Amino acid sequence: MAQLTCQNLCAGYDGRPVLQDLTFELLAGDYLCIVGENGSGKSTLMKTILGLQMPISGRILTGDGLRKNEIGYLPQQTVIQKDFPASVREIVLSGCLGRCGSRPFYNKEEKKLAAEAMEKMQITRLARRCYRKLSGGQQQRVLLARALCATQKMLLLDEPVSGLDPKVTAEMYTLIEKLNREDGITVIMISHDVAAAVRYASHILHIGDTVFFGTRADYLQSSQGRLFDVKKGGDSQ
Ligand SMILES: Nc1ncnc2c1ncn2[C@@H]1O[C@H](COP(=O)(O)OP(=O)(O)OP(=O)(O)O)[C@@H](O)[C@H]1O
Repeated sequence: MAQLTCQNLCAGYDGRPVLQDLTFELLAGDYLCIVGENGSGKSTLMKTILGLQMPISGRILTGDGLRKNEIGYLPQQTVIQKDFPASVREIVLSGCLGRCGSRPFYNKEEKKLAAEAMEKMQITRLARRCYRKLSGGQQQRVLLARALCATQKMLLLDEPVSGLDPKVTAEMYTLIEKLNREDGITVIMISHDVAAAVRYASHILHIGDTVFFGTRADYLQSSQGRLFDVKKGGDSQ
């Protein structure tokens, strides 16, 4: 049974579509990479899946026990977020806000969730440090731990490695792969790194002038994927 279904989705702003007639579905444990040119609508799709904006038409459905408020989200980092004056622990804990409802404090269970998420992301030793004084890679781990507090089932990651150096990028990919493989968390990731998308993802959604959705193997056989293969060959010469 599908965990997420996107059915004839048309999404955009003020009634003007950015994405048209998009249909695909994901099962629990899938790892989807969304690729495509700048401005093709990747972030818009993610925000629509999260319910942060309404579809113009079509539907987003969750199934297989997933509720819409159980999706963890790592947004694209903005300059303002990078300077947020709070401790690592406070930021990770804020991932539990959705669970608190109107209760103005975090309970024992939420504190335990945050501690576990920090442990998984190997940032426990940074818990009291100020977020804005951390490196870009450490900050991304903090935001991933925060997203983990909101979910055990599905993570939406908007360019989680942008601006990170190659070593830290590889570490982030490994952490995400572990969450997917070992914890069975469904991953939906926006990326400009097609090589990594093809390496880690089970499925690829390519949006742009033409749309592709399918398995990684099918993508490599597709016109968009073959274009990438040619580029890869060119790069390595
Ligand atoms: N809040 C908004 N109001 C109106 N138009 C917007 C808004 N946000 C984005 N857009 C427009 O929607 C289109 C798609 O933007 P979106 O950010 O979804 O693209 P993207 O594929 O994620 O791009 P990038 O790869 O650069 O992050 C762009 O033309 C953009 O200008």
